[in-house]
Amino acid sequence: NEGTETFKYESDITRLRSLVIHSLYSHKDVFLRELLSNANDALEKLRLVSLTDRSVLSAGEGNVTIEVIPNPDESLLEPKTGKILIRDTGIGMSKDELTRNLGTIARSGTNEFLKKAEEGQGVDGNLIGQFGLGFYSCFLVSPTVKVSSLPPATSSNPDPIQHTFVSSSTGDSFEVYPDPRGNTLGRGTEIVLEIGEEEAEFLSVDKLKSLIEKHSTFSTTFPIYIKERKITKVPTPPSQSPAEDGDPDQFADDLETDETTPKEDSIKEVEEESWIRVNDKAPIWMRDPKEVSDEEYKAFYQAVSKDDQGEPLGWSHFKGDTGSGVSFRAIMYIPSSLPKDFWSKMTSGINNVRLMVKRVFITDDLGEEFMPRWLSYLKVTVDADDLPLNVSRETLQNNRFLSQLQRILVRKALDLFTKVSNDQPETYKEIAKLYGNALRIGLMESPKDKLKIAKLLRFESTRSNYTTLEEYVENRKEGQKQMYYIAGVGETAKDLAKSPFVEKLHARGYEVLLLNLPSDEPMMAALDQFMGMTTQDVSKKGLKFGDEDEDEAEKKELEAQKIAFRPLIEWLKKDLAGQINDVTVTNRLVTSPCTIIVDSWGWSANMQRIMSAQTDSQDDPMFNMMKNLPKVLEINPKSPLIEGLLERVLDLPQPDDNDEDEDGDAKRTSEEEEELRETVRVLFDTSLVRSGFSVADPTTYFERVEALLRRSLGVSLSAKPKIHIRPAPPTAAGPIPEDEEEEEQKIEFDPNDMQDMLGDPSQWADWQDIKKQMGVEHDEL
Ligand SMILES: Nc1ncnc2c1ncn2[C@@H]1O[C@H](COP(=O)(O)OP(=O)(O)OP(=O)(O)O)[C@@H](O)[C@H]1O
Repeated sequence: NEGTETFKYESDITRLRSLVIHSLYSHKDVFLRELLSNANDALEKLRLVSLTDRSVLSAGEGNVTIEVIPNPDESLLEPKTGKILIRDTGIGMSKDELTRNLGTIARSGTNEFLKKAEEGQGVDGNLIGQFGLGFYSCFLVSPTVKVSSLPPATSSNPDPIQHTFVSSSTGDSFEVYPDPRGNTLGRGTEIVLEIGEEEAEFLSVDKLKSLIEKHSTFSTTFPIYIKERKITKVPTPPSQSPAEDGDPDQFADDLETDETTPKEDSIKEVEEESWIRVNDKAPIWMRDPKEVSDEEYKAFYQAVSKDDQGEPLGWSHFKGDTGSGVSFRAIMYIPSSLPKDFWSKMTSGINNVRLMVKRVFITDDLGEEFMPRWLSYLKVTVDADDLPLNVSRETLQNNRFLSQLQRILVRKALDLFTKVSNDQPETYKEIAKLYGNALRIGLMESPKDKLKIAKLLRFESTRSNYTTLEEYVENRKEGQKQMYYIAGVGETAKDLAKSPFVEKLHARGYEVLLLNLPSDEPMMAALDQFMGMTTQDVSKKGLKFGDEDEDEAEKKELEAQKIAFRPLIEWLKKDLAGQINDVTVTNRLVTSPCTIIVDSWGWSANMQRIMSAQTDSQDDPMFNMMKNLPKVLEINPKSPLIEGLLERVLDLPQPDDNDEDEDGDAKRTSEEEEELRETVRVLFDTSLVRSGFSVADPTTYFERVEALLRRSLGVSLSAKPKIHIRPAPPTAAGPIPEDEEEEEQKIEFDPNDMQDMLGDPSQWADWQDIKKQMGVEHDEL
């Protein structure tokens, strides 16, 4: 062709094109969805331009047409080879745009896409959508693709010229030339696909219609027409002259008046063509919900989520009025999965609300703030009746409509969750698992809705592995006013149930919620009250069973124990000063000797771990203040270990007991007390760990444990390990000889050489000294 220019594809594009072809080999039919979506975009762009320049519509309103043209000699109805023409009357492309958009520019996301694909993460129709590679999918069904395009005439470009782009699926170059047919399109783009025998199924109009119904009826608001062919058998009157053969209409008219019965040999096949609108139904959101089937809702979900396989976990279809006079219709879906980067990427989920005005798509970018983050995964389509068509995001943001709409959508979302939880409890289990964390965050961020959200949460507890807070309240014991919970991020419910804080409550038959999500503890603190019960962290001060007053005997016993254990309490307070600010006798424990609790307003061990995980928290004075808040040591007077401790404390000789033998006795006192002190510190550190805190100085802790073990085995505390370390030879000089580096050295070991190898033991360094020099951690030992 005259004026043909040949361009080289960018290397990324070549790689990309073959990747798309190979990875989507078994999903060839996505080509139609992608091309129709491009056509829709082109029509949308035209509509936007027409808002300021009506003249661009001079060639008529927008639509898309699809036509199958069988190759010569092929059957008209069931061709095996042929062409598919897809035309839109959209914004079209100039010569430069054809070159740039389809050929040379690797758009943003290309690298990321290639990386993912090359890492073997797979490519599916979804990724294609995300990375803007739709056009290349036409090579899935066609070895060569021809795109002719003509932009609308505008004042700046009054005489546009129709150009054609041609490319094969494998070549590394493409051609662009002025279309030799001239400006046949009027405006828009025509794509011609060559379909071979292997892809013959796509030449069936019925197949194309079913693909459009499946993928594109909802995503394309412009009319899509497909050319249908019918062959009708028409009787030919024997007297018919050859000239009349060509006019079937004339036939029909004749037939109506002709009463003679035609002879068998005069039947003739006549081809009838008509354009059929494929997406002629009103969009699903405009229809009466009673008339929309579940299948239609699911198909619409797959279209909006660009996920061919996904099934929504629930949906809601409603009409509304924002109060500022704008009425709208909407469909909201709970998706079947959360994008992997949902929590790590702030922008994940911001394009999930599609705003239409009178069936025309306006935007899916209402800004980060539009949907609260904890609901931003919902897929929502809103069609407003009365907004001006040329609203933009900027004008919308100043519009009361948006803030009112946002409130309505939040309310509707909570209603939707509640409805699924009541009507489809099994499905709701999945929702609770997928979106539980988001809902907990919602409870903290949205105080107005907190009771409603609290009812949507599900927990594991000592009674059940799936309970609601309402069930918790129903199962409360007489007099119980607190809702007990224990939190430990990442721990299993089974482990949490074994916590010393839980043991007594569980043994007595009280239910304790076992919380292990990061948002659980702050959420419980934010909830504070639920249906008349207050939330109580069982690892904090303030736990009440509610029946303390009933058991007089237990109360008296506790009072008596407080007196009996006073010497131990006083001794512990003195000994652990700085680490704890109080020691109390408790009846909340069963088998554990002691626990460490924090004040009701202090951070629990779990909270400390969460806060420590925040970057920069270590430099935050508030963090350090909260972390180092004094704790309370609670001792279990029924524990034999605590009883034993009390005895040892009572046994400690008082310094003024034996005046006669002052020296020896003072020594004995200090030795015994020191030993007791070591034991108590091990007990304290172990309790810290059992209570979920970390030990301040693990090295010292392990040394103490070792000392304790030595005592129990009767091994001297001062005995040193008989290990000697041979120092390394002096620093090597020069480069490493090559063969030494590469060749594996084969060491032949002869036990008789042992002495030579180790050298003179008297020259070996002392292990304890080396350990000191190196600062080796105890656990490494
Ligand atoms: N029918 C068309 N009319 C006008 N421009 C088109 C048409 N088809 C494609 N284009 C242009 O070519 C570009 C590349 O299309 P391609 O389908 O590869 O990516 P995309 O449309 O940006 O993303 P995706 O289709 O995957 O959502 C488009 O951005 C658009 O500018």
